[in-house]
Amino acid sequence: MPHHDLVIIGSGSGNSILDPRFDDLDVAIVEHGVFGGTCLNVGCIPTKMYVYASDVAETIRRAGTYGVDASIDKVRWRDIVDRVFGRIDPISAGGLRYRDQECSNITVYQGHAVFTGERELSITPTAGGDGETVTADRVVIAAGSRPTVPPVIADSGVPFHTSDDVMRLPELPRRLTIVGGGYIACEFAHVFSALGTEVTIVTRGPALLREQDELVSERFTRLAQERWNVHLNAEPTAAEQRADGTIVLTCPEGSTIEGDALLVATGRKPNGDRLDVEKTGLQLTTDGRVEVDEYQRTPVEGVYALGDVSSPFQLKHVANHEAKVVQHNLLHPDSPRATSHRFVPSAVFTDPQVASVGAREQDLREAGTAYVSKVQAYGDVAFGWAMEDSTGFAKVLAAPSGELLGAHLMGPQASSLIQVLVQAMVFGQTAQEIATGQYWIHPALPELIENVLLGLPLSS
Ligand SMILES: Cc1cc2nc3c(=O)[nH]c(=O)nc-3n(C[C@H](O)[C@H](O)[C@H](O)COP(=O)(O)OP(=O)(O)OC[C@H]3O[C@@H](n4cnc5c(N)ncnc54)[C@H](O)[C@@H]3O)c2cc1C
Ligand SMILES: NC(=O)c1ccc[n+]([C@@H]2O[C@H](COP(=O)([O-])OP(=O)(O)OC[C@H]3O[C@@H](n4cnc5c(N)ncnc54)[C@H](O)[C@@H]3O)[C@@H](O)[C@H]2O)c1
Repeated sequence: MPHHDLVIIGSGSGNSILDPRFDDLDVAIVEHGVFGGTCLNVGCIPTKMYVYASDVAETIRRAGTYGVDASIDKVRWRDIVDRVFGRIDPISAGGLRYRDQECSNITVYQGHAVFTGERELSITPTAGGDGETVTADRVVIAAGSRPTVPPVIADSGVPFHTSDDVMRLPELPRRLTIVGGGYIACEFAHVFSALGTEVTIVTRGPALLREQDELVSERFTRLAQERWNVHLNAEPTAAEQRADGTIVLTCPEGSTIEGDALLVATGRKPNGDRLDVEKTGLQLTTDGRVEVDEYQRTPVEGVYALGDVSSPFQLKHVANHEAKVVQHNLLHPDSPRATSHRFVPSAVFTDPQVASVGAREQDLREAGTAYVSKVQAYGDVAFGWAMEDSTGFAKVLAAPSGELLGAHLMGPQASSLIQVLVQAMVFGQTAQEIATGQYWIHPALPELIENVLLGLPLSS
């Protein structure tokens, strides 16, 4: 039975742990799917490459606003797919080749791992054939998450896609139905509609992006309703496919929704339930995560976890941060570092972009926290005029003394503009300090942030 100093389950963020400081350890990586994990292969990177193409299409469509008449002659979907995966697939293949053939201390097992004992794993090869059992001094569980599909769709027999395969559709569908109203639904609604597909969103909640600040969710939903067919409070109760290929979803009140393709984007489930973690002595949390302490250690000696499999945040920058913590703690177990989940920002790369950090207004109200707020329109700062923006805004929530509590942006470049507020919150700068203690380039878009901060009705 092979024994390794360290086994890492998952080649996404787990793979990034290994650097030359691990060269004198016997390490194994177990990966049952495509090497490189979700972000590289089916997540952040390819989706944003599609989003960029769609942003370009929308810019062309709206160019007349600025006196530049332009139109889209043709969308070459096949070429868009090839641009994205022609770049990504070789990176994944190269990553596997590097680890497997060029790192003499690393063994790559291409198979599915399950625990069979404490720090003992059985690996079933993805390509078939005999499995093998390995043991390790230390194990890192970096097994990620997977799309969930409601049984009413999964069991119906209708063909459906998830984010795992929708980007490789052979052709652009004429009509796409998307079930779900969160990150993935809203990003792909933008991607496909901008490229010419008629998009229908069906979500069980009363609004889109419900996890956002209430003002963002409300205003985004209103805009989305102008561009897409949006069905709220509509959890599908049945799904069928007609002889002509049309996919028909039935909603609770009996209405039906038709489409030529179906994308399910109803959340992602941590993969811990497919690892037999109880055999190594672990329990999953009620929401299915592998439990870790602030040092990313599980209750079992020598077993760590990180990323989507254990994190309350399913975000790549969080998985990366946790991987750095695990890396340090593997190298320096006697002086471990703690993970920080303070001020985790996020962005939804839809149209318009949405970005957020810190508390939402509904959180502060529910907690009875004293706060002041200011909402500043993009259209009220110079660059916003240049863009003719009429819907974007920045909302900042602060303690009356000026301590920043939360920030929520909707509009062009929101994912970049928010970073100055993330930085201020992390380093404890007040609204007054960042608004007045530096130059803001005129007439650049960050003046939006300067103005929203200056507009806060602070007590001093
Ligand atoms: C469509 C989409 C878009 C996204 N966009 C963004 C974004 O813009 N920004 C952002 O911050 N986040 C984004 N995310 C989330 C982000 O991709 C994840 O949070 C991140 O990739 C998680 O990394 P991880 O290392 O935990 O898991 P993964 O990268 O998923 O790695 C886990 C690996 O483990 C393997 N594995 C699982 N179980 C086993 C097993 N038993 N045996 C062997 N191998 C196993 C899997 O095949 C996988 O390769 C997006 C996600 C999706 C789906
Ligand atoms: N830009 C980013 O950072 C980014 C992009 C994509 C994904 N992600 C990560 O991936 C995770 C998963 O994304 P997601 O969009 O699948 O999940 P999500 O949790 O963001 O949204 C799920 C949506 O599906 C709806 N829903 C659930 N069950 C339903 C049902 N039976 N019928 C109709 N609607 C239903 C929910 O009400 C919700 O609107 C996100 O939470 C995020 O952490 C991040």
